[in-house]
Amino acid sequence: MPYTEAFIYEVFRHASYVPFTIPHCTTDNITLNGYFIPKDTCVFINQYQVNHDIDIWGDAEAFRPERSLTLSGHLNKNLTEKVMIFGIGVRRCLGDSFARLEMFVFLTTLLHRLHIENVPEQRLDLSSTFGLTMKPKPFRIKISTLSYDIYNTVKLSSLCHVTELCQLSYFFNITECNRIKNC
Ligand code: HEM
Repeated sequence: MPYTEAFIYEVFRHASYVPFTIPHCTTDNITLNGYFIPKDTCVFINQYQVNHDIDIWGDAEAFRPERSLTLSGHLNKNLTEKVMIFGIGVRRCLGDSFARLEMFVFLTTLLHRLHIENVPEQRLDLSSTFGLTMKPKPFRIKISTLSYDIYNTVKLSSLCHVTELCQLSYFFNITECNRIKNC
């Protein structure tokens, strides 16, 4: 579970798929960190830069979820709170918690049921196509369903979690969840 959370944080950070916040406008003259910003100036945050600041992340270009785990395997919240993808301040994203929950449920539901792998001889490229949102370059993957035996093992080892997923999966209309509705 901490690794899954660390993985999602690393996706937020590395992909920075919302590279800039929505443009806002200053309502007064203000001085910020020694910089004077006049009233009526358009301002927004370069989230991509925050998430790739080598002073914070070191090897910022590497996709390494482990960076957000402590030696004992817990989430290093002092570090993950520095990942910026939902903006900051009073105009921060209203759907922050909902989006995080949705991503967690979506990802774990897929991983519970599917085996996902690279296709032979394809070199994966983590660089993005720039735009209002950052998009992945085209790629192919091979997806197969987990065998029923493996699936049962997963189910037994995480009953509580599966139950939560089951309830939430109805919300997201994942009909495959019918098979686990008695959990
Ligand atoms: C991973 C998914 C999402 C990301 C990365 C994201 C990111 C952002 C960002 C960067 C902003 C601009 C913040 C700023 O200007 O400082 C924003 C604003 C906003 N987001 Fe999201 N968002 C996501 C999902 C959602 C969802 C699911 C909802 C609604 C259920 C939502 C509702 C809003 C609203 C209403 C605003 C405007 C807030 C305001 O101007 O006061 N977002 N979002």
